Amino acid sequence: MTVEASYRPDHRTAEPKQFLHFIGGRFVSGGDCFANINPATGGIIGQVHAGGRTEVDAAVAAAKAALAGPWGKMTVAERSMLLHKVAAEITRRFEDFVEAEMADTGQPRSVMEHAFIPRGAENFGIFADLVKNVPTESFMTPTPDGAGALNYAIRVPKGVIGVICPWNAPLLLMTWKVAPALACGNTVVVKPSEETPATATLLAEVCAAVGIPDGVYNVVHGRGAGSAGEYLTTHSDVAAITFTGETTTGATIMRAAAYRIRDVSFELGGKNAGVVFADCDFDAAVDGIARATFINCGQVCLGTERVYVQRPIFERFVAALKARAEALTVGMPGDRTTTLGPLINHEHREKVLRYYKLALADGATVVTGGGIPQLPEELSGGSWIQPTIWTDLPGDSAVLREEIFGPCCHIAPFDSEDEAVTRANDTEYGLGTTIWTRDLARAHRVASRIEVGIAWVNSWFLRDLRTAFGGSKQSGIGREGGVHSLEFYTELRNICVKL
Ligand SMILES: NC(=O)c1ccc[n+]([C@@H]2O[C@H](COP(=O)([O-])OP(=O)(O)OC[C@H]3O[C@@H](n4cnc5c(N)ncnc54)[C@H](O)[C@@H]3O)[C@@H](O)[C@H]2O)c1
Ligand SMILES: O=C/C=C/C=C(\O)C(=O)O
Repeated sequence: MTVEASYRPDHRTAEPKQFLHFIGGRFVSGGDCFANINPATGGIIGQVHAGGRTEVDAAVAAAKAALAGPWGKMTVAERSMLLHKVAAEITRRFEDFVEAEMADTGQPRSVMEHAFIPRGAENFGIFADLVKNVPTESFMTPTPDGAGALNYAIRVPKGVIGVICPWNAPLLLMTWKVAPALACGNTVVVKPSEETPATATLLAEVCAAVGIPDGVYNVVHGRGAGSAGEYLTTHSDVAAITFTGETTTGATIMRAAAYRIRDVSFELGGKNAGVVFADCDFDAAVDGIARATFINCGQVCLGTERVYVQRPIFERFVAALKARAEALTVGMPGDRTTTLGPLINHEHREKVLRYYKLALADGATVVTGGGIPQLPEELSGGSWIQPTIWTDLPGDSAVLREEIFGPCCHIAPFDSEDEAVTRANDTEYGLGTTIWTRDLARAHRVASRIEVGIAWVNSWFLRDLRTAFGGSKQSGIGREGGVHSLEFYTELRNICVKL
């Protein structure tokens, strides 16, 4: 492991970039390197250092030491002020973050500017405020001598938190964990996805610039099994693990967490249903479902891959969504006319294309798409795919049961409210749903009957960061957001004082 004097990735120059680990406040190299590929072009962005046990051990040791340093002695108000500075510095370097994440994910500038990068800053702001304002409980307890006892609770940090992140919204999903963890006084070791190392690295620069003490925020790059991810989740000094990613990876990490009984918070996969009633605001519903299906090239855990539309508007809805899919424009991510990005890599495109083939084999009618688009020369090395809509699939098709994580959906007609609820619930997953109707009583009824962590009515991905966020069934364990994050990132210690 070599310590580098300084490191500053400039994502706007052509010089080769190195994605280094950030351990104890310094950028360090270590481990074999692998290429970070731009999914829009297939070009190489830079080399990522894949951390092994040595780097993970060093990062966890630095994080543990930092708990006993200045960080551990700060008041809540001081920590909160520092986290507001992190938010301000992300905002000041907004364009660096946009460029870095566009290169890593290939997604359009508009998605970065309006959704993903602002949320990086907001995540810090919201938890910096929240942590100052949440009371704990207290009870007066009677005792035989009549004097009584006072019970009160304090929140203490859990310690070193292992943060394992996916590639689909790298900064948003990482800061959704790092910000509350730090607000509560923990230290973190982040293992970003091997596909998207850039913004976790940039956040290290931000933390250093605003004076987050060394060792509080650490990054170890690398892969999952047999690499940094596995070594971090099995490390005995990691007090708790927060993970967003695939359900099967969650199961592996849960087994790792059983060693020394560590707490886990999991946000996992989804196979979310959209339910559109005939009385909806038609244009708004088409808009909402188009966003839920195609944004980020369908690589959103909350995205809608199953759409149920009430029969009277079924044909009209299918035609309108088809028009929306066909109006999407592929192009360089930085181009303001681009509205559809690529999939994250060629391997994922192979997976999605297997579902496109399977849909045909299972008897689907392809309303639009189903293959790879015609591309200009500059994009020919990228992992592009056509947005796709199917109808007529049988309910037991794997296309309707497994998470595809691509820009595609199946639309089926339904007749009654009960039927819509039954079909929406006919899945092992339970992350989110989006319901479209003007009948508010029905909206409340249906929203409470669909088995999910979050039900949106006449909207999708409308987030209030104070609310509980997470999945039921195979879509996760626990809730984060607002005070729910504080529950996960602290231990509640009860103190009983005999008076
Ligand atoms: N519920 C949510 O909020 C939410 C949000 C975003 C994404 N997701 C899900 O994430 C998935 C897409 O992301 P992905 O493909 O990066 O997921 P993934 O599970 O393949 O990888 C996620 C992270 O886990 C690491 N990892 C893999 N194997 C590991 C192991 N054995 N031990 C420790 N770490 C390991 C990876 O290196 C990566 O950093 C989809 O299933 C999507 O639904 C869920
Ligand atoms: O792709 C998944 C998006 C998840 C979103 C959040 O975790 C969030 O909005 O906090």
